[in-house]
Amino acid sequence: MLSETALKNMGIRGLCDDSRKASPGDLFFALPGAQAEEFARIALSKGAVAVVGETEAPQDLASKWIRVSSVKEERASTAKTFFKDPFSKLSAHAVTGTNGKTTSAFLMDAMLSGEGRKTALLGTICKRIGDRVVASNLTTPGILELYAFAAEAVNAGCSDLVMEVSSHSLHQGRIQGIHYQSALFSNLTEDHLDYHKTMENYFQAKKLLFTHYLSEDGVAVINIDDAYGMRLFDEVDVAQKVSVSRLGNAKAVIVPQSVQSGEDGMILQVPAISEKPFQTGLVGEFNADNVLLVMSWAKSIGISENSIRQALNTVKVPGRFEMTFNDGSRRVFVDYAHTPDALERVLRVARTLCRGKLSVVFGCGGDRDRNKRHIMGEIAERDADFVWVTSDNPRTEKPEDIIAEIIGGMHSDHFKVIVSREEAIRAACKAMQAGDVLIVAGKGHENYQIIGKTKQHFDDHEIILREMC
Ligand SMILES: CC(=O)N[C@H]1[C@@H](OP(=O)(O)OP(=O)(O)OC[C@H]2O[C@@H](n3ccc(=O)[nH]c3=O)[C@H](O)[C@@H]2O)O[C@H](CO)[C@@H](O)[C@@H]1O[C@H](C)C(=O)N[C@@H](C)C(=O)N[C@H](CCC(=O)O)C(=O)O
Ligand SMILES: Nc1ncnc2c1ncn2[C@@H]1O[C@H](COP(=O)(O)OP(=O)(O)OP(=O)(O)O)[C@@H](O)[C@H]1O
Ligand SMILES: N[C@H](CCC[C@H](N)C(=O)O)C(=O)O
Ligand SMILES: [Mg+2]
Repeated sequence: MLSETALKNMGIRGLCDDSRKASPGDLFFALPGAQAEEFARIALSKGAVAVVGETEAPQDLASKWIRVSSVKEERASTAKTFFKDPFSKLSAHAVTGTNGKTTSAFLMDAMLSGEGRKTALLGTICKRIGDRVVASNLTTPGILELYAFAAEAVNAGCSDLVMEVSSHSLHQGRIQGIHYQSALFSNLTEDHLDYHKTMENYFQAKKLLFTHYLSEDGVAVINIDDAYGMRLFDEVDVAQKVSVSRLGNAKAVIVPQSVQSGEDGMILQVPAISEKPFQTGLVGEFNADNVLLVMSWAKSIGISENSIRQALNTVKVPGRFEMTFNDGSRRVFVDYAHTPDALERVLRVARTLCRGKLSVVFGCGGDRDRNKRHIMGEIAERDADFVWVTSDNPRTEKPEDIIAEIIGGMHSDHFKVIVSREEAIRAACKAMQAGDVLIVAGKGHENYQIIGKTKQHFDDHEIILREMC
């Protein structure tokens, strides 16, 4: 393990694990792989001072090569030393699950802020410290970026960090060595099987948050309405476990007495938290799950009822069931549903708000789980009156091939394929009549579209407003 003094003596000014980002003064971590040495040489040519690798040092690099048994472990312990152990100075709170992480993280952050605590928030939409916000590239960044962010949060005077933890990050060790004060589990449904291959592997990745990264004296808050949540609850061994069930499972400690959901939000009676009802502008059954999970967490870590109420009343999550257009009769929502379960649940809520025809525009991301495509096609066709099948972020796949897989799950004729997302949204808007609801799903807050390897500006909201106003 490299000590602070060793790093200082070597003249290390930064840590890096990607040769494309190497800078003078860096210590480069050459993760095992066929190209490790090649990347190390590139980093050195850009001014990196030394390399940490798992293989024997190439002869000409012997003086600059530090051989370790695990580069990932060394990277985690060096990050802790270099960034002055920021996680020991913060209360870190993590949320995982297939759907609902961003929404829950926004709520958690708002509740902590309501307590007058300065917070940092990190997830799919953004990285935020106090009022300073930058857009995110990944839901959970690489470990070096994560440590740098936590150090910045400490320097800015933050007491708490709320973050989304993805299954990829758990599997790849992006949070190695970090201990959380609390961890929340929302649900586990089909996604990312391109990466994890089986639901069991996907579950085991999520479980790591609770078995490896949650402090022994931490609290686990788990939605046991979800079958994997129930299993997790039984398998996890920590000081405090809180089980939550909107559906009234008798095993749960937090169960609402009633949830009344309407067009403008919902009212929840949760006697285990307060005698007085809670109100929020968040809409729909799936958001009731998120709200209950986060309220239960807040109660378990001692957040005041007042801050819970205030956060529920004010929180807004960009691109999550966001009403982009409403003329009192036709309504268009932008939503981030990009999994079968999310699409099903969003359409179910939309149906309750719809007095005319319910339509949906959606596609599926390229270079990602292919198996979910036909399932989403089947759900969209079953639960909406009309489906506009289009492109999401095709990435390096042919959009037509992705669409063919989606419509492989569809059997009626109440859908239309329009490959261009802009054209599809415009056509769907044009077709709207009084009382209709349109859901534009899959891209939510994203203000870009990735075609090939190019990211270009694209915003569902802008297109809807241009067409409808
Ligand atoms: C599939 C996946 O997760 N890949 C991630 C993974 O890439 P990898 O291990 O394949 O890396 P690689 O590109 O083969 O490179 C191996 C090593 O060599 C280094 N390298 C690579 C190329 C080079 O020129 N020089 C160089 O030094 C890389 O930095 C890396 O350390 O490790 C990289 C470094 O951390 C990540 O950037 C990369 O995320 C890619 C970009 C990605 O798109 N990931 C998505 C799928 C992802 O993680 N998504 C989850 C979403 C979850 C959710 O919200 O549900 C997320 O957390 O965002
Ligand atoms: N608890 C939930 N259960 C099922 N679907 C949900 C839930 N909460 C939100 N959704 C749906 O999933 C979409 C994404 O929600 P959110 O961004 O909160 O999830 P996420 O887990 O952060 O997603 P990602 O993995 O892409 O970061 C929403 O737009 C909505 O369609
Ligand atoms: N966090 C999700 C984002 C998907 C968003 C969707 N628009 C797509 O590009 O597939 C993922 O990495 O699968
Ligand atoms: Mg997210």
